[in-house]
Amino acid sequence: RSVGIIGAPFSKGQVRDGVECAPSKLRAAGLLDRLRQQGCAVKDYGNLTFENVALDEPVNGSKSVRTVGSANQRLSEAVKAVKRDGHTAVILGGDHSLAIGSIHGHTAAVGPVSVVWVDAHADINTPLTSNTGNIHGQPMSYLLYELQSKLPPLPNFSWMKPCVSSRDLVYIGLRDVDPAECYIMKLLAVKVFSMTQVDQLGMARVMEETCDYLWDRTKKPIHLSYDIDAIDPSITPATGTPAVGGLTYREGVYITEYLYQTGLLSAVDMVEVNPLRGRTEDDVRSTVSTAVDLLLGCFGRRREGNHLPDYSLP
Ligand SMILES: N[C@@H](CCCCC(O)O)C(=O)O
Ligand SMILES: [Mn+2]
Ligand SMILES: [Mn+2]
Repeated sequence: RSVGIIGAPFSKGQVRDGVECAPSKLRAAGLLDRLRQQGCAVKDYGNLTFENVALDEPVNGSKSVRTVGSANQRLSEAVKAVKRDGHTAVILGGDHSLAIGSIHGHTAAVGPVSVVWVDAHADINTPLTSNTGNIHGQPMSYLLYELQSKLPPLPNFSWMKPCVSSRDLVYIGLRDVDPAECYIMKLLAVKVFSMTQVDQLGMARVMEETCDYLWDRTKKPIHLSYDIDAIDPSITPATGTPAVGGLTYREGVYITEYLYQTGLLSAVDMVEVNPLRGRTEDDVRSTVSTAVDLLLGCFGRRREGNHLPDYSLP
């Protein structure tokens, strides 16, 4: 397994400082060394630098549109390059507005993908339905073919084209969904495993049904967009929009183990870790180490243990 890491220290899809510090925190927690120790070839593409567009006044209520648009254009190019180099892309956020560039760049390189969106939130508001104007609550509306007629023209987004069909999207972990988002997901018949279905079915069934649904026609590369706030805030409190009643650590890791063994994982976003939102150092440590473990699960870490292929007893 070869992994290309992109740091995306970006926070302007929402209003809380700190989420831009996550890439360095995840690196400092040993992410790359541990990926290598479990047999991955890892290429670190470093952190992207983003331009802060001056006088970036709200457009149709959406905040920092020009800055978010410019950042995602850069991220799209970077992800496309990592995929063209033949790696599984890992995008370390940064807030979830980065999924716009990440998924756009991924599809530009490999064609249509299946999207597994693990999140407490649906992030499918349009600029006109959003109550906050924060674009991290809107990325899916920019990406879906079916919602293009609902998007007003947005400055610095003319590079962007829709690239995901609602039939190729599955949500896992939803529990804090706005009315407009609920309406949109029903209108588009999006496949949703909210926390109710996680409770009813158990995560093993959720993952089986997710893959059966996504593979109903062709098997596409999988883009896993993992918002750390999908996990219960008792485990991962250092995040911008925590919501009670989330995934256990075990459920969260199971998702990554399951998707790893499909062999189709092609890009992974790990977003919304915000070290400044932890009340204690332990809050931050628990959040960061869980994010690292989730990523390790995406690349073959097994809870029954791992050993390198060439291991032999002394
Ligand atoms: N639905 C809320 C909360 C969004 C949370 C974003 C996170 O999931 O990336 C909004 O639109 O502001
Ligand atoms: Mn999100
Ligand atoms: Mn979320």
